[in-house]
Amino acid sequence: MGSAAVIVDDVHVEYKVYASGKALDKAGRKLLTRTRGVRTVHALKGVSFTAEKGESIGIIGSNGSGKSTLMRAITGLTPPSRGAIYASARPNLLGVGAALLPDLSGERNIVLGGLALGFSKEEIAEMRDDIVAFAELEDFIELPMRTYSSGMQQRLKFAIAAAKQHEILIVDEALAVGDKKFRERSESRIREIREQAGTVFLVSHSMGSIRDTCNRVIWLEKGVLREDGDPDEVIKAYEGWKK
Ligand SMILES: Nc1ncnc2c1ncn2[C@@H]1O[C@H](COP(=O)(O)OP(=O)(O)OP(=O)(O)O)[C@@H](O)[C@H]1O
Repeated sequence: MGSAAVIVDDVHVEYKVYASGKALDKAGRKLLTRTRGVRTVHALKGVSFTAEKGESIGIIGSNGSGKSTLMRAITGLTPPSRGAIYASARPNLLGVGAALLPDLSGERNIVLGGLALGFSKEEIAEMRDDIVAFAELEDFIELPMRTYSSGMQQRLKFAIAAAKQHEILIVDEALAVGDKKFRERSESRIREIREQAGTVFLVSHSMGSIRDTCNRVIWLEKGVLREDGDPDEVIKAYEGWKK
């Protein structure tokens, strides 16, 4: 037996949504008293598994199957309505929506992103050159991020998150945007993190990326864990089901 990094125990997540399609927020709660069109979306329905140290787990499934919700629940951003999640360290989420500020330069965003991931200013200063080189943004790093292409923005986000060893790293679709060369570099960085006994979750629609980086795959469908096991077998079952 290895040692557990993350235990997901019978996790349910429910979103309350207005008929208008807006999610409930603090301001919205007031509206609730005079609106009846509130619906509940049951995004996760009793998901359970244990992730060991040193594992790299691919999360696959159709659109809306609950992959991002599961990742947000593991990081603590979305509280389960039932069940529990235990983690041996703070999980770091690197998502497409990660909060970098478009009006600030790449340079300033490296500092902000690093702080958000829990690194100290000294650690960030040390990581800076590696991040810029990994993202290949030497010529652009002083420019505001809004002037970057979406691929360049993703590269910077990934480079910031992957610059240091993580105990638990969650990558949500970041690899889909980069070009082939960057994708290969990100994949080999994920393998390194994993080899140093970190645990990586990779959410992706690219079965190629999942096969190249993961030693285990979890397939979610409509909020239910359909299969959990060997990448080739689970991907085969998923692709067969999709047809
Ligand atoms: N903030 C939210 N408010 C309300 N409903 C949400 C919210 N986020 C997700 N949902 C709903 O929860 C379900 C699961 O969504 P989720 O984003 O987890 O799926 P996903 O598997 O990551 O999808 P995709 O592959 O399209 O990114 C969907 O039905 C979605 O509409």
